[in-house]
Amino acid sequence: AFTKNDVKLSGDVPKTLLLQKHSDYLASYGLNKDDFEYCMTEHLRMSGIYWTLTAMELMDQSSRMPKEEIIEFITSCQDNESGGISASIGHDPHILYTLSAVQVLAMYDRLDAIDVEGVVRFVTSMQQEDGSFYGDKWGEVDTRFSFCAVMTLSLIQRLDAINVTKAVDFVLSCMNFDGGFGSRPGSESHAGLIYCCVGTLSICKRMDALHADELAWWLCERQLPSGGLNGRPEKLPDLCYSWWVMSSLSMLNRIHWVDKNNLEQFILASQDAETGGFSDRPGNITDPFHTLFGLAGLSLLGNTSIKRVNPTYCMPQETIDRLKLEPQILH
Ligand SMILES: COc1ccc(S(=O)(=O)N2Cc3cc(-c4ccc(C=O)o4)ccc3N(Cc3cncn3C)C[C@H]2Cc2ccc(O)cc2)cc1
Ligand SMILES: [Zn+2]
Repeated sequence: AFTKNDVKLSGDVPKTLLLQKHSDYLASYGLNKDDFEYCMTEHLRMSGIYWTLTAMELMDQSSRMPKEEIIEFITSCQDNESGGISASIGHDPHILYTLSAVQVLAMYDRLDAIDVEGVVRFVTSMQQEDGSFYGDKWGEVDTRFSFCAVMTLSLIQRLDAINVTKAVDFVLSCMNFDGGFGSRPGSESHAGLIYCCVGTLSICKRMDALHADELAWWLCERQLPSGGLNGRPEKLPDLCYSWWVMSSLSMLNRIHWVDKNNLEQFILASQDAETGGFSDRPGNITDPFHTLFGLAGLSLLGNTSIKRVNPTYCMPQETIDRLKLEPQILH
C-alpha cells in the first residue's frame, strides 16, 4: 500500500536476517550464463562481481566464489593501450569498472594480476584542467568519476599521481546551499552524489571544507515514516539510498541522527525469503546491487552477524586495515 511517496510495510515482511538465503542467492548468480538477467548485465559485469564478492565477504562466504576464474577475467579486461579496465572482455575501458576491478583484486590481495602502472596511466589521463575527471574517452564529467579516481589510486597507494588539490577544488565547486552535492557545478543535491563527494573529501582528508550540520540535516530528512530513505525530496524510499545516506552520515560522525530501528525494519523487509537477496523496496525483484547495500547498511547499523564495512570504500574494514588506509572521519 502506498501513502504519499512512501510504502506501507505489510505484516508478512521478513523481520530477521536470512543470511543463508543471501549466500545461496549470490553463489548461484551468474552460474547459468544463459540466464536473461545475467546477459542483460554484461555491460556492468565487473561491477556485478564487485557487488557480489563484497556482499559475500561481509557474510564471510567469499570462499564460495570462483576466485581464480574472477582474477583471470579481470586480467583479460585490462586494455593494454590505455591501461584502463572494461566491464567485460572487448568492452571499452571506463573509470567505473577500473575501480570495481581494483576493489576486487584488493580484497583478494592480488593486485599483481594487473598492470598497476597502466591503471595509474589511465586514471591520471582522465583528469581535466579544472580538476574534474572524465569516465572514459567520450568525455563525460561527473563527481562520481572523481570519487572513482581517488578511490582507485588510494587502493594502489598512488594518490600522488593526480593533482589532489584541484580534484578537491572541483568537488567543492559542486557544493549547493543545502550543504549537499550534485554531479556537476549547479546540479541538484542527490544522496548518491553526496556519498561520492563526501567520500572523495574523506580520502583526500579535506572534510574540514564541509558544512557538516546543514549536510547531515538534509541527509536525515531523507528518512520517511516507513523507515526507508529516499535520494531526494518527494521520492520513494529505496534500499540503496540507505547506504548512500548512512555511509555519508557515518563519515560525518552523525549516524545517530537517523531512526536506526525503523531503518533496520525497512532493510529487513526488503529481503526476499523465497529467492534470497535484497530488492530496492519490499516486494520487488532482488539483485546483487541492492543485496550488497542491504548487508552493508545493516553492518553500519551495528549488526554483528555481518563483518564491519568501511563507510568510505564500501569494502570490508579488514581490507582497509591491511592496506593501511585511513580515510578521514569527522569527530
Ligand atoms: C535495472 O536497471 C538498471 C539501471 C541502472 C543500472 S547502473 O549500472 O547504472 N547502476 C547500478 C544498478 C545495478 C543493478 C543491478 C541489477 C542486477 C545487477 C547485477 O549485479 O545489478 C540494478 C540497479 C542499479 N541502479 C539503478 C537503481 C538502483 N536503485 C534504483 N535504481 C533505478 C543504480 C545504477 C547507478 C549506479 C549506482 C552505484 C554504482 O556503484 C554504480 C552505478 C543497472 C541496471
Ligand atoms: Zn536502489
